[in-house]
This record gives sequence, structure tokens and C-alpha cells, in this order.
Amino acid sequence: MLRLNRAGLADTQAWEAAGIQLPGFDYDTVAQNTLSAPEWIHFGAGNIFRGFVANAHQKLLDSGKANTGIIAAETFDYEMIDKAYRPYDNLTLLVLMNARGDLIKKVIGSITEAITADPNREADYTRLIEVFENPSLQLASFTITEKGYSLFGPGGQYLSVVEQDLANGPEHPVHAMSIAASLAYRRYLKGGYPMTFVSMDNCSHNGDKLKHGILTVAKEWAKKGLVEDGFVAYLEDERKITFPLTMIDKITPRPSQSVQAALLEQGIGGMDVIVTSKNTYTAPFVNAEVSEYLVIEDKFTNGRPALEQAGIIFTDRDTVNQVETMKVTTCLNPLHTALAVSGCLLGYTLIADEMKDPVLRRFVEMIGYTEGLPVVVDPGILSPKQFLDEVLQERFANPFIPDTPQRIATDTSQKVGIRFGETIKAYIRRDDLDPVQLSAIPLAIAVWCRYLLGLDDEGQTFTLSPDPLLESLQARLQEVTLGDKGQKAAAAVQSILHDEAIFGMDLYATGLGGKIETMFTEMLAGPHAVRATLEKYVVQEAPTTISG
Ligand SMILES: NC(=O)c1ccc[n+]([C@@H]2O[C@H](COP(=O)([O-])OP(=O)(O)OC[C@H]3O[C@@H](n4cnc5c(N)ncnc54)[C@H](O)[C@@H]3O)[C@@H](O)[C@H]2O)c1
Ligand SMILES: O=P(O)(O)OC[C@@H](O)[C@@H](O)[C@H](O)[C@H](O)CO
Repeated sequence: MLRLNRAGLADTQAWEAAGIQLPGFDYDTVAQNTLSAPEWIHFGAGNIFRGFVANAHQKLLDSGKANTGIIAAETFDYEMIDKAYRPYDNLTLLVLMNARGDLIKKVIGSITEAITADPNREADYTRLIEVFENPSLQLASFTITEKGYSLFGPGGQYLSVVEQDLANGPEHPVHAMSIAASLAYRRYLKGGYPMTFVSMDNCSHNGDKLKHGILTVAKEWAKKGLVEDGFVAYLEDERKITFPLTMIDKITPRPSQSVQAALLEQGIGGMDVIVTSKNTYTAPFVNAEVSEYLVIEDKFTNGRPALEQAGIIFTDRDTVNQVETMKVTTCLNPLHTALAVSGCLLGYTLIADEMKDPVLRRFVEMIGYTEGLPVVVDPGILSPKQFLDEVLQERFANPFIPDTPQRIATDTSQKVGIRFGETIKAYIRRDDLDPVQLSAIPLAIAVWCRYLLGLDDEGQTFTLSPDPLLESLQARLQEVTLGDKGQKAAAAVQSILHDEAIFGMDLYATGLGGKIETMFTEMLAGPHAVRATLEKYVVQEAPTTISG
């Protein structure tokens, strides 16, 4: 039985005989180089980081174009490091699934250290500081989910953890943004060395969001006299510190038990799927699709890995912005979110199965082709139409990708504003378009509201995916029941649709509030009303686009 750890990898023949590609660089030298002159630290040691980012860096290490590894850091879920990294010597088995169902397997060894930002683990925290104090550090990248950047709670006030960090100053921070600010402060004090902070999360203008998070904390500390005066200026000086925009794309589902079973059958043991107490799904392996895109604004102040040699695109800010807008607000993520919430209601557990459902397929075709494409700006480096074709015809439909609507439904409240709101805003801006022409996007919002009731289309309760606003949103809908004839339900859903903190706008002011409210109440008629409502509004004809 093959075991994923450094000792296990010594039997290279056995791994190669099992068709598993191994790291092609001298691990000890790279690990030693990283210890003495670290260049790259990544926060958020989750699946996309291991399955995409770390693999891209391994390509550079394998071809001698890099000579230090990546340090993985966790500010949130220390159990991941304890259970999915350290027992496996920080190695990951990457399993890519193509449309033929082949499992393409590769050991990722480019992560040479894995540490927590747990203030109770002195050695870990000392190492974090040491990394940031070293002039060699080029970048800190992040995949910490959209909520990881958020400093504020539902009422617009600072989260209590942030309030404590702001009061305590840079000594014992807890929130990811305060930890990043505190480590940047150490770097400033040590010599004001340059470096770059790179968000790789799926949020619109992710670099700006990261900058805003770190700067807000720094400014509050400065106001209270908890940091030296020059610190804020250091963070704002673009010769020293930058926060490029990025667009990242690779469907990387939670580790699946079916993949674990397939690996076991192929003689690879110890691949247990772990669900941490913070509900992170992790494992020594990562399963992902083959397609991948990472586009980064080329604005680094202390050098960067030559990732263009590993297929990563570096370009100017406007182009990244356009590519990101295309993916996150039009051609991929809105479709995913619509499939996520409707899939949970209709009892699906696989995205590829939803794509076989003609109503759901047509629903996302309408969101993408009919309603999204007319407002997309072609970024020039990727064609929106071709990207959308690939998403709908190949990527979502790939039956071997074990992706679930339940994963994608996680944190939907954090995402609906960007994923649907940006297109609505584009319709408002354009003289030749009007938001009231939209029907699939309002339907997706109505389905999300219906999803929040926690009753599927059979009328049975189901477990909603985690979401920081779940409790408060469900409280607003607590009076709503199936069979509700209208008044109470309409009033309840109105409070959500008016909420600018969620959608970035009052949906009633766009002319869409009433339409969504009607769709929502139609979905309450009783069992199977969700499907009936989808069938009513999803136009069963060949894809067309709204002209304009
Ligand atoms: N999985 C994908 O298909 C995919 C594709 C493109 C982009 N992304 C982006 O990457 C993010 C992470 O995806 P993943 O697949 O790695 O998920 P994951 O569940 O495997 O990992 C999530 C990571 O975020 C950290 N995290 C969660 N909440 C946090 C918080 N409040 N503060 C700080 N850290 C927090 C976790 O500890 C973990 O390291 C997504 O939210 C998305 O923005 C994911
Ligand atoms: O990761 P999230 O929560 O921002 O969104 C869920 C999915 O839509 C997302 O993970 C996609 O799989 C990904 O954006 C594909 O590149």
C-alpha cells in the first residue's frame, strides 16, 4: 500500500508504477532555501491553493525556474494543518479528472512548510514573524473565502473579534486581516521592505478588498497610537506595497469519498476525508477539474515567481478587472450559484446531474447567454462566449467532477450581490437595456430566498450550507410557510430584497423587487412549486441574447 509522506515517496518506482507523477526537484535543498530565504507565503491552506497554486509553483521547481517552496499558513482552521498537512509531511496528492473519467495523479511537494497563526503555538507564530521580517519575502497570497476579508457584521458594526484586535493592537491579532496587518507591521519595523499581497479569492476587485481590510486595521491602530505613524504611509506607498487584482478559476470540489475509494483500489491508503470542527472539508488529496485560469495584475514590488512559465497570465489591471468581471459576475459563478440553490431544493447532489435536467440547464443558459453576455466586456485575452461554452458544455457537465450544489451554496449571502447585482447594475447603466427585461436573474434570487426556508421541493427539511448571515436571514423568513397565500410571505421577503448590504442596491429601486417577490410566493404554493415556477419562467427555446 502506498503512503503519502516523505519516507513513502522514497520508493519512487512503486509510485510511478501506479501512474503517479512525483516532484522532480531536490526537496531538501528547496526546503532549506525556504527556511533561510522565504519568498512566498500563502494564507488559506485549502483545496484551491493545493490543487492549483501549489501545482503551478511545482512546475517552476521541477524545471529549475524557482528554488524556494511555498509556506502554507492558516489563520482560521488550525485543524487543517494538524490533520491534513503535518501527518503527510505537507504533501498533497492531486487528482485531476478529465471528461473521460481518467484520474490524472500527481504528488505536490512545493509546500515546504505549514504553519498556523495560533498565538498559543509560539514556534509557529515566531516563524510567521521571521518570514515577514526577511527582506527575501516577495508575496503573501490568500484564498480565505470572501468572508475572510470582512471586518463587519450584518448590522454594519465591526465583528467582535475585529473590535478586540483593534483595541489590542498588533500584538495578538485573531482576524485574518489583523494578522496580515500585524505581520506587515513587523516588516515595516524591520526595514520597511517591499512586498506584495495577492488575493486569489473569487470576489470582485479582490486586491482592493484585501487592501481595504489590512489598511482599515492599520489606520485604526494608528489612530489609537498603537503603531508608528509611518506604517500607514508604508502600506499606501505603491513602491513598497501592492495589492494586485486577480482572477482565479478551477473547479475544485471538496474531497470526495468516491475519489478516496478509487485511490484505495489503486493501492493508495490513508486518504481519509476529514471534516474539521469548523466544517472545512479537507484530505491528503485534492480532486479538481483539468481546466484552470489564473490571471494576475503584474504589479509586484519585490520580484515574483516566474509563474508565466507555468501557464499563469500576467497583465494590466484593466484586463484583470474585465476577466474577473466576466467570470465572477457573468459566465461562471452566477450560474454556479443558481445551480447550487436550485439543486439543494430539487434534491440534487451533483452539478453534472443538474446539467442533465433540461429546465436547470436552460435556466443557467438564460443567465449566461441571454442575460449576461450582452453586458460583458470582452477582455481580449479570453473570449466570453467561448469561456461560457466551455463552462456549460464541458466543465459543469463533466460527470466525473464530484462537485455538489451543497458546497457551492456555502456563504451565498456573501456572493449574491456580486454574482447577480453587477449584471443588474450594468442593465441600469446602459441606455438600451432595462433591468425589467431580466427574468432568469430575478428567478435565481427568488430561488435563493426560497432555499433559505430550509424546506426542499418535497416539503422536507434539509440542512442548509453554512453562511454567516443564515441565522439573521432565516429569522426574517420565520413566519413564512409552504402554502402561504402571499401577504405574510411578501412582507418577509421584502426585507431581504430591500437590503443594500446584501445586494449592493435596493432591488425595488431597480424595478425587480416585485417580480422576485411574485416568483418567491409562487414557489410557496406547496410541494413541487419550485419546479413548477422554474418551468414557468425558464423559456424552453434555443439560447438567444437580449439585443443590445
Ligand atoms: N474551490 C474552488 O472551486 C475555487 C475556485 C476558484 C476560487 N476559489 C476561491 O478560493 C476560496 C477557497 O476555496 P477552497 O476550495 O480552497 O475552500 P476550502 O474550504 O478548501 O478552504 C477554505 C480556506 O479558507 C479559510 N477560511 C475560511 N473562512 C475563513 C475566515 N473567516 N478567515 C480566514 N480564513 C478562512 C479556511 O481555513 C481554508 O484555509 C473560495 O471561497 C473562492 O473564493 C475556489
Ligand atoms: O468558492 P466560492 O464560494 O466563491 O464559489 C463557489 C464556486 O462557484 C466556486 O468555488 C467555483 O468552483 C470556482 O469559482 C470555479 O473557478
